[in-house]
Amino acid sequence: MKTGFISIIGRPNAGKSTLLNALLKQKVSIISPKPQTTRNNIQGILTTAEAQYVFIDTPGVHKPHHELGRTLNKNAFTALQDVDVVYLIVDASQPFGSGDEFLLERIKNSDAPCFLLLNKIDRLKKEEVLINLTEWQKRYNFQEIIPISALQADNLEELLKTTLPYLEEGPMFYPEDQVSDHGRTFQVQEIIREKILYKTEEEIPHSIAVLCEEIDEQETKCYIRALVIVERDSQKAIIIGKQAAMIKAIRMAAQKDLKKLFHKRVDLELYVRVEHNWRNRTNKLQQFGYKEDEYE
Ligand SMILES: Nc1nc2c(ncn2[C@@H]2O[C@H](COP(=O)(O)OP(=O)(O)OP(=O)(O)O)[C@@H](O)[C@H]2O)c(=O)[nH]1
Repeated sequence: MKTGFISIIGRPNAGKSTLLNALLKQKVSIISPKPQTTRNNIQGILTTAEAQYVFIDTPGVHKPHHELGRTLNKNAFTALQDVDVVYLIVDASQPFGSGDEFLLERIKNSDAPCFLLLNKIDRLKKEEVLINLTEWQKRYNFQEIIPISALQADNLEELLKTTLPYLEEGPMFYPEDQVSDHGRTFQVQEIIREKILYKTEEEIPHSIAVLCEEIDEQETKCYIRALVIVERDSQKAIIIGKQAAMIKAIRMAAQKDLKKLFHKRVDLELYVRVEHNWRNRTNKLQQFGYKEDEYE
């Protein structure tokens, strides 16, 4: 049996979480078209007949404007240490930018072999992929360069096959049926946050946190109470909406997904609370689950 840790790192929206879910063939990380959707390092575990791959989905590396952003970047960079392989995933339909340059500098300081994954090739013509590949080749001596479409699960078998020799012989880190290192409470919070990301615009998606306060699971149904935290009164008004229409829509959408998670009816109660400037307050960041990660 071979085992190993593989970090998935990249700029916001590159497709890291889409790739993780596609590799695992199930939803472990939430996805949205909004940048900075992922806020925690999430381990997704794939156990095959030959190997256990432990993938680490990381927050998109960006220029931070808050303490939250700085913590997210730090966690992404922590995932560059002590891993067997780093996947640098880029949106191949976007031109190379200063954000890529910044990431490459950090990768150069990592000891792990780095694969470049040119993602979203479903949006490009073959010639465009080739041009992109040649451009990237000049910038760094990647161990492997693999064009993929995470969305269409294109070339992912090839990716797994190429990764296998980089893993080490050894015992599995997780039981073979485990797919994530995060538990139910985290999943509940993320599902609710995902629905808010889809339904709100501009600053709101970045300003919210979700805290699950109670999960009462009974035989035929499940009661969940969760708190949506915002930074300003005006944001609270938007989340609640006219005649509470917005919060109802969020609740209904979340309940649908939660039902799939718990395999039973879910009654979700949502409250909204203002915590001024929470993204810059260390104690609040810790309370809402955004602390700096450490790996053994
Ligand atoms: N066309 C296309 N879209 C993709 C592909 N992979 C991801 N996307 C889309 O890109 C957007 C961002 O995807 P995510 O997986 O959330 O990206 P991420 O890198 O995890 O983003 P952050 O959490 O912000 O760092 C979503 O709308 C995805 O559907 C792909 O291969 N092709």
